[in-house]
Amino acid sequence: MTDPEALKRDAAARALTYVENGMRLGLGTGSTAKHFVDLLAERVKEGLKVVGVPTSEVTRAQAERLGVPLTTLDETPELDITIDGADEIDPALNLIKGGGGALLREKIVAAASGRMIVIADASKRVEALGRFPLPIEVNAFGLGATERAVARVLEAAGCPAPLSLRRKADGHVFVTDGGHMILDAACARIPDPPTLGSRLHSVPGVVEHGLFIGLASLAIIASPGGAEVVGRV
Ligand SMILES: O=C[C@H](O)[C@H](O)[C@H](O)COP(=O)(O)O
Repeated sequence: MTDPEALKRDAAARALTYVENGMRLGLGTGSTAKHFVDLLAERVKEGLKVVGVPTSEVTRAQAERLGVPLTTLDETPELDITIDGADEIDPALNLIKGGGGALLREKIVAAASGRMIVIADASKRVEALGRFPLPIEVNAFGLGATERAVARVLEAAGCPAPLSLRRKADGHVFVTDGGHMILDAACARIPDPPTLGSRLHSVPGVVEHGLFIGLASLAIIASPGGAEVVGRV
């Protein structure tokens, strides 16, 4: 059996072939994106000139430690490519993201990029989104009321789901880089992701959700047979 980390690294290495000198890059978050930043740093040491916007404090620390030049979306509001992982990828390249809690910055950075390339191992590919619990980032104020409103939206969108407030391994509530909380919605199957996505945005208190609709244009999916490049259908 192929080591999952080796597959993630394969996908990351393939994504690096899309990076050219002078590019402005969005740097994703998670175990797969971490491989990309490691490999990018090796190329930077060899002389590649790029600048990156990290999508989390974890990625910022990694990139800084490895000497990848960084900028912000205030200094550099338009990026060429974002390379990021995903928790689920459907055939239209719609995604669930946010398993690591970085969904808000990830979505802002992806939306500011000319293209988003998703890197993953084949376990992330699904026919329909929803088996992975959908992360919904919420403001701490009014949490109880927001949770009830989110539950109503999920039901109306055909995917009633238990909601759980995300906690860390030590039992403390997980707080995002933006200071918010995350409700994970165990939907099982989301019949219409774009509709659910817009309805969730209509709930006051919802800061962002992990449905990435129409943002990814390419997915690089690694399996033991090699890395497959899939364009948006
Ligand atoms: O918040 C985290 C991100 O959306 C990650 O990109 C996603 O959870 C995938 O992470 P991994 O590559 O570790 O499976």
